[in-house]
Amino acid sequence: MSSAVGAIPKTAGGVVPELTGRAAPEDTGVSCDPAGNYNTRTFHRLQRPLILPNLLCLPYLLAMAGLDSKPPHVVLLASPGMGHLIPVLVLGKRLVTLHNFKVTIFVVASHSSGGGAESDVLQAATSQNLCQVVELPAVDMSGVVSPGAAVVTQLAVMMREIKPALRSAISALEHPPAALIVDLFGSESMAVADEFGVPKFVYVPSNAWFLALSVYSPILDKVVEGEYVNQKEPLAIPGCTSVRPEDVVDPMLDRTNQQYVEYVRMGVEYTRSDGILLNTWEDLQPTTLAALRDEKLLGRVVKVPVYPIGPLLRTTEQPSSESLLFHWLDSQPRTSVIYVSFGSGGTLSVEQMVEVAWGLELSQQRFVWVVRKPTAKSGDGSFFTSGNGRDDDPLSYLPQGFLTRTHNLGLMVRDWAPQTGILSHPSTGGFLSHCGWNSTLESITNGVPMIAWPMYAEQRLNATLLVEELGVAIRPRFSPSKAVVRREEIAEMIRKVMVEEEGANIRKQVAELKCRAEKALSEGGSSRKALSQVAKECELSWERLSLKSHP
Ligand SMILES: O=c1ccn([C@@H]2O[C@H](COP(=O)(O)OP(=O)(O)O[C@H]3O[C@H](CO)[C@@H](O)[C@H](O)[C@H]3O)[C@@H](O)[C@H]2O)c(=O)[nH]1
Repeated sequence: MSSAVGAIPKTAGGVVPELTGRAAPEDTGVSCDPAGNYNTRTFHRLQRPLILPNLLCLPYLLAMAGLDSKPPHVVLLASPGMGHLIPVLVLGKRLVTLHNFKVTIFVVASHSSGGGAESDVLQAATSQNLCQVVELPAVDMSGVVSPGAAVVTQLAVMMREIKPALRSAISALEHPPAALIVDLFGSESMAVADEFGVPKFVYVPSNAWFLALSVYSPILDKVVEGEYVNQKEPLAIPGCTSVRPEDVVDPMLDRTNQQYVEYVRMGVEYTRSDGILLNTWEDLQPTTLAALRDEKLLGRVVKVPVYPIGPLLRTTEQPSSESLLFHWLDSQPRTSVIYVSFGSGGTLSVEQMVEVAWGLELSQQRFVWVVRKPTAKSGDGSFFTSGNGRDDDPLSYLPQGFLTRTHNLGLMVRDWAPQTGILSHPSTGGFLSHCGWNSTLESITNGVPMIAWPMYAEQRLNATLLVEELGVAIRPRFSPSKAVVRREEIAEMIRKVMVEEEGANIRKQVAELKCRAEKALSEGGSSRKALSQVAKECELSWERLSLKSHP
């Protein structure tokens, strides 16, 4: 081990220099021409909204001509945030590579998570030359939502305000869409698909239990009195595991908050789509998926097909040959490193950051830790806002002497790490994760057991699923979003998941799920079939459009 760490410059004190203090890459967007013509297979940023066309206008009718000789054109819409952007880009790529579709992805980017990571992800998607990626113009939110509004409110309002620009951009496309696929925050934009007379799908890049709670929330809203978190009994959802009051998703924490109203609205809208795509697979959540389809259970609410198409994940980043991080990982024993990261936006409180540092040190396990400047708790209870740290350098919040003492034990990466590369590395043997669904799937598909550290959004639900149903994770006694987890417990969990006999079942179970995930995605697998069914709907719609153009 020491020989490997010798490769890391001493001055870095276990901090990976090439990955620290990154600057956002320059804006790579290219504007469209005044006629709204896009240079296909290029990532564009629309500089201004296009003019809303009459759907019967000449260019639109001309665009309809000769459709039968072209592949179906599917339009996707991604809301801000890496957790939404990445799954939509991956879905678009899959529709191109497996079904030969033409795909246009409209992106509402935030450019806030992970420094320049969002731009990097967009640029990577563009350079693959598979989908046309178009960034919609930023919306002026100043008059419509207060800056302190909860995350879900901000996302919901932003996606509502973007609707006219989406409509204009679709109208200006060279070929009309065969179908519109929006992500979980874009459901209001499905009305645009109705205007174009094409089917609309919602892609919920999360799991079936989250969807069950979301579509059932309008019913819970009618039958449950008082706050959900104050209920004495778990919330019953037909055919599904009940949801403990403390596990409800963030927007359900306060029924007087606008984000609750938006969440319930979205739950209704999902059921008015022509189908719901999920980033899960049949035999990961068979009971919940059956309930969503059973007319005597949740199916009576959902009514539309549910397509588990996952796990859909982006391809692993290839490390550069100079990467010190990967050189270091290369020299560690198999499955000996725990990776610690809280997704694209999660941060710890100052106190919690100190406890995590001590926990890692006490565990005496090797680690890679993505460190961010700690934050104070935000208004809606999540750790998601930028705080008033005493210093911009996250490392300055670590316990005195930590970097020196752990110099031979682990690496710190500031703000953002090549996560898929780390999780797929043979030296990685555990993941302390915030349980964002993409991170969860990345862990499972690499056979890496987890310590569940839920923070916000639907992560408490995910953590319960991982620990109690899937058996691939352990979690602290008290939720990290409620109480500070102490160093002794952290060290104990790390040792358990990494090395101790007690964790053997978890390691075995995650290896089993990894195989099942691969099977679902393979030729003839359940997820491949589900995506083919969606593709079939798009093809039928394309045929209808072609018939209209040649009556
Ligand atoms: O240093 C980092 C941190 C994150 N990632 C990637 O960023 C994505 C993060 O996605 P996810 O794990 O889902 O977390 P969030 O960004 O927090 O995702 C939001 O969206 C998800 C999907 O709806 C929800 O499950 C989460 O709760 C919600 O917070 C993953 O692909 C990670 O590999 C990196 O590559 N490097």
